[in-house]
Formats: sequence, C-alpha cells, structure tokens
Amino acid sequence: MAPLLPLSEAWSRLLALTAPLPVERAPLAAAFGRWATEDIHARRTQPSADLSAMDGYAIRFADLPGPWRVVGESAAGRGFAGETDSGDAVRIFTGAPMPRGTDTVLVQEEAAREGLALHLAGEGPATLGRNVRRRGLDFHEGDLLIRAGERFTPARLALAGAAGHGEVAAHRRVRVAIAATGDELVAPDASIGPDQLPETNRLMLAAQLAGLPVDLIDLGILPDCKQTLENAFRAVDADLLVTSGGASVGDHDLVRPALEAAGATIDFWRIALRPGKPMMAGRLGYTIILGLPGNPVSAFVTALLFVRPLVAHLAGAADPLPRTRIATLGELLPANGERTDYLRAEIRDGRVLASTLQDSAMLRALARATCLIVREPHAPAAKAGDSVEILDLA
Ligand SMILES: Nc1nc2c(c(=O)[nH]1)N[C@H]1C(S)=C(S)[C@@H](COP(=O)(O)OP(=O)(O)OC[C@H]3O[C@@H](n4cnc5c(N)ncnc54)[C@H](O)[C@@H]3O)O[C@H]1N2
Ligand code: MOO
Repeated sequence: MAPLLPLSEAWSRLLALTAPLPVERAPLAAAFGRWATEDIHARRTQPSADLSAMDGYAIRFADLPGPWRVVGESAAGRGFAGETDSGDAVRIFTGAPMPRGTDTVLVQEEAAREGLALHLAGEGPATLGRNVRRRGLDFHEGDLLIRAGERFTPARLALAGAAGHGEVAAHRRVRVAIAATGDELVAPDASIGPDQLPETNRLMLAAQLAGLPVDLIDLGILPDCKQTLENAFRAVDADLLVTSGGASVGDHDLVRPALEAAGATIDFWRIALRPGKPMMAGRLGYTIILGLPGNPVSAFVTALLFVRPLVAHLAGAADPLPRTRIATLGELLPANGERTDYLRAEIRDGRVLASTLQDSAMLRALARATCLIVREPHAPAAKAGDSVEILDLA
C-alpha cells in the first residue's frame, strides 16, 4: 500500500482540485458570509451633510454663552430651510442637518427654554463643532471601503448598503451534497436494533458548515451496496459531494469502488493524519468528492481540516486553511508517531490538557473538547509548560 500522504501535501492537493466558483451579483441580504470578488468603493458621501449628533439646539459657537432666540426646527429627514443670524438657535434632533450659519450643538440637558427664549443651563459645548458629525466623517464618495477577498460580515453588509450598493459581486453559494453510508445506520429517533447505530455524521457535518455560504443537498443514509452507491453518486448535481463511512479497507468499504465505477478519479487517499487517515479526495465530472471516514471523531476532524476549507476556497476565501495558535501545555504528552495527531483537549486554568481517551469513535470526549492539540509527525515527548500548537473549536 502507498505510503501515507503528509497533511501539508494533502492540503495543497485539496486546494488544487478546483478554482473558486463563478461570480454572480447578489442582493446585499443574500451576501452574508460570502467573500467579495471586487473592491467596493463608496458611491456617496456619509454623512452627506453636517448633521447633529445629539438632541438640542444648533447655535453659533461664537454666540456662547447666549442667550438665543429659537427661530425654527431641524429634524432628521426634514431640515431647517431658512437662514440664521447671530443670536439665533434652531431646535435640532439627532441625525438632522445643521442649519446654514450654525456650527455647534448645545445639548438640551444644558439648555433652558421658555417659549422662544433659550438660555444656557450648564457648561455648554467646550469647542466649536461639538456634537456635530461633519459631512464625510464616515466616508467620502470614491473611498475604498471593502477589498476583494474580504468576507461580508454584518457590518460590511451595512457599510456596502450605506455606500449606495444594493447588490455586490460574490462567488455563488456552494452546493454540497452529503451522504452517510453504512448498513448499520438508522435515524437518531428511529427504534434501534442491537446491530444498529444512530446516524449522526450528517447532522454534525451540516452544523459544521453552518455560517458558510452553502446550500445542502441531503442524500440520506446509503446502504453498503456498490450498485446503490454508484447510482446515487452518478445522480449527484452538486459542487461538492461529502460522504461519510466506507472509506477504509474492509470488505464493506465500498465508497471508493462505487465512485470509480461511476467514473470518478481519486486524487488522494490515506493521509498521515490521526484521526482521519482514510480520507479520500477526488472528482466526478464537475463535482469534487471528499470521502470522510465513518468514525464520528474522524469525520469531525476531516470536516474541520478539509470540508470547511474546501467550501471556503470554492466560495473565494484567500486563506481558507484552519488557523492554529500557540498554548501552554498542562501535562506530559508522549512522543508522536508517523501521523499528524489532533488530540481532543480542554483549556483549564490557562493550560491545555488532552483527554485521557482519544479513540476516534468517542463522541463524549469530542463534545467536551474546546480545542485540538496538533502534534507533528514524530514530535518528541512534551512536558507541562511547553508550548504546543492548538486549533480552537468554535
Ligand atoms: N485493517 C484496517 N482497518 C481499518 C483501517 C486500516 O487502515 N486498516 N483504518 C481505520 C481507521 S483509521 C478508520 S478512521 C476507520 C474508518 O473507516 P470507514 O470510513 O470505512 O468507516 P466505517 O467502517 O464505515 O465506520 C467506522 C465506524 O463509524 C461508525 N459510523 C459510520 N458512519 C457513521 C455515521 N454516519 N454516524 C455515526 N457513526 C457512524 C460505524 O458504525 C463504525 O462503527 O477504519 C479503521 N479500520
Ligand atoms: O484515522 Mo482513524 O480516523 O484514527 O480512527
């Protein structure tokens, strides 16, 4: 059997499988979580005029300490149309345009009004322009606001809208088909026989993809039958097909033979990774295939290391691979073997501790974990206080 593929090579080959998906124009509300494909410039200036930042009275700073005569009102969306002279004040509200001739806002908490007469009733504004948002404070027409390759966060969507854009250019959403394979699998709420097991990888995977621009196609649970698998794979219409189970070398591990019978080419299979060794990647027509191992922890880790990055890559992310950080180890770790190891771990009192049991079928330890400790192949034993690389689990 061919030697195991180093993880770094598996990642390069993963990203080389395909280019990002085509670009389309999307309404702002549909762009959340997608990546911008072009620079976005402001089509307008914001604020488009000097506006009051507070409720109070628009005055001339030079007229302080007053008194003033109230000559009108300026509200947001309905400004004061007239002119003002020295000694005039205009009742003004937050977001309203500053009347011509005024330059400063006296907040109403520091003003006393009787009819049209207005007096200072506090310290008043200390500087000229106080409580005024100047035209263009946020941005000017033509300013570069969002760069190609940046992700549309809630704030960036609002910024694009404020800048006069109703829609933006983004890679189209990724259509991901998900199938679980295995004769033993039944729905978690089904009545269950002694040889059966609740199927949980599809719902875990779907949840791991939440937040990415994905449309899921659920192919359900497929049996360990080569012909059925082959038929199901041929019928897939998706950018990415993710299978779980049947990826190893047993007599009932039929995903690879069924994919090949359907006309797929396998790009790589079997990675120097624990858990997740039997992960496979390939292509069937325009569909990229990621075959995850069935063990739930192996499926989780390979989804984190391969499925999510590939979806982000298809959606246009410039830097889609998972980011690790350095943490301080709280206990001894033995030397590592030939595979990159992702140990389920928790951070307690600022130190990272691996779970005692690391079996790749154990969901309880996975569910407790807040991070994974990354151990490079052949890493020497590490002791409490050493720095280790970790991958946070969101
Ligand atoms: N002789 C060898 N045996 C195995 C090897 C090997 O190299 N030589 N590799 C082992 C490794 S590592 C892994 S990981 C597993 C993965 O194999 P498969 O992808 O073929 O997984 P299955 O056999 O289908 O399932 C494994 C385990 O997980 C349960 N399972 C499967 N799908 C689901 C699901 N959707 N939800 C919940 N649980 C699931 C399944 O019932 C099995 O218990 O192979 C080793 N063997
Ligand atoms: O590589 Mo398998 O995923 O350890 O159990």
